Amino acid sequence: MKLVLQAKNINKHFYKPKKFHVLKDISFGIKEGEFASVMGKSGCGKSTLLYILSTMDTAYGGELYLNDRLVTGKSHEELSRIRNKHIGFVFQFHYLLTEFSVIENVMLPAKKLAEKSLGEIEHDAHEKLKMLHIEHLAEQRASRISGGEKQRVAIARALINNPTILMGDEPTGNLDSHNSENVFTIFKRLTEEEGLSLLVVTHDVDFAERTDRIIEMEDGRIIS
Ligand SMILES: Nc1ncnc2c1ncn2[C@@H]1O[C@H](COP(=O)(O)OP(=O)(O)OP(=O)(O)O)[C@@H](O)[C@H]1O
Repeated sequence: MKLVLQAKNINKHFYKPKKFHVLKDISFGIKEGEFASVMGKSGCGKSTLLYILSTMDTAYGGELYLNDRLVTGKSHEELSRIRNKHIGFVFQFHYLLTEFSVIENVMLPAKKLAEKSLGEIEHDAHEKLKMLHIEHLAEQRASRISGGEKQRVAIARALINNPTILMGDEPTGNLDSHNSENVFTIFKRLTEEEGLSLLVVTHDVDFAERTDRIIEMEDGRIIS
């Protein structure tokens, strides 16, 4: 099956306060429609790895491929475009613009990409909200919805440009068990029905055990 993301021999050092080899020769791939989780003790390098895989950090050794295209070494402008088009992000904190409406928040990445008319973008945003069962919140201010709803809006925003892969850094970390379960169900459905690939860093064992694959890290390496 097609690999949507491939990391080859990724190495990363931090130099302050002293030289530290944080990622040690990391190689793995994520298949189309695969739901993978990354687990490991605090400080083992999960977030550092995710920043590299998401093309936000470019200071590393090794090679990163998205859809079989080498992205390592591309300019910041090119990476920004690749990221906006091909990678969706969901963080622990929703990072919504709370003075904006829900629909405006969801539309933002598509407006930035500027490949469609405003009318089309608004239509797509409504479709994403419908898919996440929150269309009734479209005109609400983002400050006036619950934490679980905010995270679903953040997922809709991450999906607006129909990315190849969705990455999450502790996406359920701020949610209660009911809302975490909702997010898991949404992610599972996206992989099974939409063929989306997912890579989620999590400390939640129950969440990780139900993904297709757990990538376990220890001390900057993948151990299983
Ligand atoms: N900018 C930085 N400069 C120097 N060291 C850093 C920097 N960012 C992270 N580190 C160190 O690199 C190591 C890996 O950090 P990272 O945040 O990737 O771990 P993590 O596995 O995501 O941890 P957690 O589960 O607590 O989020 C830690 O020892 C951390 O202190």
